[in-house]
Amino acid sequence: MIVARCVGKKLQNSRDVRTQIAPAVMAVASPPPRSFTVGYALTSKKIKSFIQPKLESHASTKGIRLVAIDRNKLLTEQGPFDVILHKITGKEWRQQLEDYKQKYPDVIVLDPPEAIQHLRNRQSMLQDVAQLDLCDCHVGVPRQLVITGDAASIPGSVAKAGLRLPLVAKPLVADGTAKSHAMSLAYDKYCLTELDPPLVLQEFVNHGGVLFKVYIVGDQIRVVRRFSLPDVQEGEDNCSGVIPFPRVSCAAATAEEADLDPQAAELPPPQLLDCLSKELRRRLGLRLFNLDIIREGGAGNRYYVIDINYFPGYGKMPDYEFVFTDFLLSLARSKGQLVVGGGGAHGGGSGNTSS
Ligand SMILES: Nc1ncnc2c1ncn2[C@@H]1O[C@H](COP(=O)(O)OP(=O)(O)OP(=O)(O)O)[C@@H](O)[C@H]1O
Ligand SMILES: O=P(O)(O)O[C@H]1[C@H](OP(=O)(O)O)[C@@H](OP(=O)(O)O)[C@@H](O)[C@@H](O)[C@@H]1OP(=O)(O)O
Ligand SMILES: [Mg+2]
Ligand SMILES: [Mg+2]
Repeated sequence: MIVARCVGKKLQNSRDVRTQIAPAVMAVASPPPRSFTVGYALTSKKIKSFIQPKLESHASTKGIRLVAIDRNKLLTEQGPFDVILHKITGKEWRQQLEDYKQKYPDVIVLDPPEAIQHLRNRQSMLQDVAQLDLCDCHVGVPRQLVITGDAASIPGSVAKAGLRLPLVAKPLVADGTAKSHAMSLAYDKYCLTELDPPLVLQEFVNHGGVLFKVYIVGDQIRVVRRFSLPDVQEGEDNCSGVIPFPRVSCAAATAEEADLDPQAAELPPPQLLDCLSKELRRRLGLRLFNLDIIREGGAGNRYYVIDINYFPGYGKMPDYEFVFTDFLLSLARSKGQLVVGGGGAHGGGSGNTSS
């Protein structure tokens, strides 16, 4: 400011000098790098697990500010935000996002509400996987059936579709409520009428008791091992009926340090994860999600995607503060925005990949 004022005085004296010093004025007057502001609208549980001090402090060293959006105020009266991170649904919130985009067209909303909506139904969530054609490896979805009618119709529908028992019964809606995570195994055809539609019935696939959680953050990928349901033996007759099971693959079920069968524990090939993630990012129109993948028989190269979650528990992902900060920096760069100290990427590998 001071420099610009002095220059202004000189300009009054000479027109010719003006043209000569104009570039210098421009250089001095260009605004300093400002921080890149990320507003977040998340549930309190998510804020606790995601907005950890290590993320806030690492992001701030790179010029990124994480700011809580106040849900009691109009969104358009807050910010301005360069990015809005959200895992909130509902018509009213969607309208607020629309209004905000009208007022600030350059804002990046992660992710588009309609794309998130696609994952809130266990039928539509896996549709894109079913259509994939990835060379070399088989990646599919277990055979499944959607039941929206009366439970009495289930045995007939299952027989008609030729599904093999046991079946994993999953609530059709995946809206983050405890009920939407309430899973059960249906072992025989007689118990099927006890199930509670609307639901998806998915064939149980033996996979050596290990599940791979593939976290996607833009073009970065991290994969971890979790415990899963044990294999079901052919002709096992000590199991029958509908057996509810708890969240067997939750964060506490990390299998990283466990003494696993080395074959079952082997991570899926990085090229496969790269191709799959890239393709799903494009088809789903999402940048923040994870995939639950199992390998048939715990060996070989037949993989199944059994679940996709929007904005999952990134707080437990290895290096999440670096991965997320790098991602936000890449967004700043894409907007042509300079951020303080925002040059270098983390680059710390943990055996995982970027695509
Ligand atoms: N088709 C299947 N074959 C074998 N095991 C399965 C299958 N589907 C689900 N499972 C097991 O059940 C668990 C829960 O299923 P799923 O991941 O669909 O539920 P979720 O509640 O959406 O999970 P999340 O907490 O990841 O959102 C899986 O982690 C896996 O252990
Ligand atoms: O609670 P956690 O940190 O474990 O995160 C879980 C997350 O809950 P949150 O949204 O409250 O964070 C879940 O979201 P909703 O389906 O319930 O919306 C779902 O995405 C799980 O898959 C996540 O576990 P992860 O797959 O990453 O292990
Ligand atoms: Mg899951
Ligand atoms: Mg899920």
